[in-house]
Amino acid sequence: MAMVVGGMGAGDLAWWLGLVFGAAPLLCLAVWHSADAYQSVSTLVYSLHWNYIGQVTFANICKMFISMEPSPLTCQIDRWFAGLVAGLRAFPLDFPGTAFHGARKCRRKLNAVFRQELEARRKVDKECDDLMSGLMHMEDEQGKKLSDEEVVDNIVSLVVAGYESTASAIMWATYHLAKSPVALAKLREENMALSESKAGSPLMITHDDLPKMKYTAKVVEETIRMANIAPMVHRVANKDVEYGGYMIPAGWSVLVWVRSLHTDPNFYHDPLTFNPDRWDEPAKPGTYQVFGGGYRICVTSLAFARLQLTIMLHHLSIGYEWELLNPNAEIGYLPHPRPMDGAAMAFLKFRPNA
Ligand code: HEM
Repeated sequence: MAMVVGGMGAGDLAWWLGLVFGAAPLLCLAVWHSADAYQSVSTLVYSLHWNYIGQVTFANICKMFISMEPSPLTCQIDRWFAGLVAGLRAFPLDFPGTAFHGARKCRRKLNAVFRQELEARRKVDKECDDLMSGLMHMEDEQGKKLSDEEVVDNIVSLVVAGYESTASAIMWATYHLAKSPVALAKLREENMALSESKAGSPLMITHDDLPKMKYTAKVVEETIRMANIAPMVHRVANKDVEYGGYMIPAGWSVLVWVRSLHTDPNFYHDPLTFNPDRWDEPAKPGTYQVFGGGYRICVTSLAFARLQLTIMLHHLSIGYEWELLNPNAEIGYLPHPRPMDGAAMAFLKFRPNA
């Protein structure tokens, strides 16, 4: 693992949450590079794409966060997370049969299963190279540790925030590339050249390779811009604010609709066209808010999400062809943008060791 992440520094990450996300890319590289992760990718033939990408992403998250291998229990945990997410934006009616009630039930089950794992580890003094152990051991400047409840709460929150967003980004990248053969050819050319230049371990990309992956970085950025995985962010006005001739009174909730920024022709030429080369120029200040902004900006905005997408694109582009089975499938926009057919695709592996 040290070889894979050589050259990375976590010193710029300030406090305990920073510590976790300093470690996350390292765990991420190790997990996405594991043999069985690619075994999983290689079986992506005539499958329902969204479901499968979701499964692979969830399996990796289970390993990174709680060192759990895929099992009937992780499948059950996945279903509880699905129940929790389904109730997140539901009307808060708490009686049997409602999404909100179901979400609360799932949340209690998730709390119980993670709590059990935490207590089991403590009993035998078990050390793991994962998020749960990191959270159990980290201390703030006063030497104070997180309570068990806080450890579990952080794990649940991070899975909710990181699971569907990552799966969705990977799905949109493959979706747009399937519709943009020129971009896919450039991506493949860059990654093939990189892979061939690495005698001995053609599967591994390292941190030192990232600066060479210039076109891949543009594909990642363009995917995240087009995908608008989080189309809006939530804020509360903490004082009266006048904006655009309107008064927003203190205490009001505000939805900042960031998708409209990313699809505004004043800021992005031909904004609905997937064009990685637009990133030859940086976005105008304030017009690119895919990870939110200010104090509540996405904790992984600088590395984790982009890194996962980069690794996935590397392996897919050097080893697979794919096509959309329903290129004109309708797109649904709530709660997150997604083709209504789950982005069904046919994958064909053309390189045995990719
Ligand atoms: C392409 C992938 C992702 C996108 C587009 C994305 C986007 C966002 C956005 C827009 C916010 C709200 C920020 C704001 O209110 O200003 C957010 C918050 C957050 N994200 Fe992400 N995210 C992604 C991946 C992840 C991953 C992989 C994780 C964790 C493993 C994660 C963890 C979080 C957390 C914990 C917050 C809450 C931060 C806070 O409220 O202080 N995100 N994300």
